[in-house]
Amino acid sequence: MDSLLKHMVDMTGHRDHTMLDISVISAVQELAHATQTRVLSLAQVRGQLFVRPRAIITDGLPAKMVDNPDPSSPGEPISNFPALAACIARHEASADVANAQGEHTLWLPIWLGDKADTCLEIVNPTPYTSDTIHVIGGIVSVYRNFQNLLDYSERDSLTGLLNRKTFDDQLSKMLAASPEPDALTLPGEPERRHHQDQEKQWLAVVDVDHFKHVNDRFGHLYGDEVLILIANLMTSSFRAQDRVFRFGGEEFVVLLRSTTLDNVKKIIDRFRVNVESHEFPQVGRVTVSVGFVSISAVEAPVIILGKADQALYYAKSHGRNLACHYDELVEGGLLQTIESNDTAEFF
Ligand SMILES: Nc1nc2c(ncn2[C@@H]2O[C@H](COP(=O)(O)OP(=O)(O)OP(=O)(O)O)[C@@H](O)[C@H]2O)c(=O)[nH]1
Repeated sequence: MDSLLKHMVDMTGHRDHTMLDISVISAVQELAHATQTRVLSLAQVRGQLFVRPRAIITDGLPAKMVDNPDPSSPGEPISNFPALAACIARHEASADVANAQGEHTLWLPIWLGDKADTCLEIVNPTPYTSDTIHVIGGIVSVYRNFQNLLDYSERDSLTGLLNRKTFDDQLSKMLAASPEPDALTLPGEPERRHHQDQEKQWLAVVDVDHFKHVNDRFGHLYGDEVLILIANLMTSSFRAQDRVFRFGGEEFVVLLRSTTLDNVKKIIDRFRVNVESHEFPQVGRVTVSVGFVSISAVEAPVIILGKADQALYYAKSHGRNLACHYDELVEGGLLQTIESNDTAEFF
């Protein structure tokens, strides 16, 4: 019991998803006498569910986060885990399967309403006793409640997107996961020196066009609905491994993982066209303008955001419903480079 309490205190002391994951698998591993416990992410990509391990603890080794070898892959299709797939489809609390060697795997999706984007997987050489299941059930409830609380503090209440507060942390995570920056590239230097097919991380600032007009003409309730629908279009247009934020008002920011300039143009333009062709109830047609730039570890977030903002304002002043790439505008002599100076004022 002491051990259970110690784990509960540890889990509830965290204010970060990563530490919470590490803490829950450490607790489950010890209390269930498991040989391996994992936290799995369940991500919906183009209507298909994919499974990717997020954290793991194996007998005798400390718990750790799982590096993602291929950031462009959403993970393994759920069809590789038939018992888990059936459990999710039936909205059940758990699935337990024994293999030919008698080893048991227990899956516990973490349901939040009718969605589960996380699942615990516990592997044990012997069947689970009802006591063990009971203890694990309790831990899962605490874990789910804490996930919920963390989500609440990290998300924008209107759209459910990540909020501004979480941006710096997500940006540094993305930079830490990014390939070595090109040592020859100085801040402000145009990107033509890079290969066009080089994969980079990207930041895009998205702003709804003439949104004041939507509010003025249809009222704030319809304005809010437009923001929610645009947030949904963002979630469905960008990839599961990208991060979408509402920065406030009608401004959104997207962090896009490892992709080439050609691809980022296609991805952003697909989103722009998805908005343009969406029929917004009552309001009709709405468009967005986008400014985007590649992310580099040598530049401060304020500089990266400033560049994307400059490209966005170029789009705004050149007809709107456009996606503009900062470096292309600079190379074309259409924008001045931003000095790499944290205290610079841009506008
Ligand atoms: N409904 C709603 N409106 C908001 C919210 N936050 C900000 N706004 C409104 O968004 C509008 C932003 O207007 P502006 O910054 O003038 O920009 P715009 O009309 O979109 O024009 P451009 O950006 O130049 O295309 C203002 O009318 C704000 O009141 C919100 O949460 N809900």
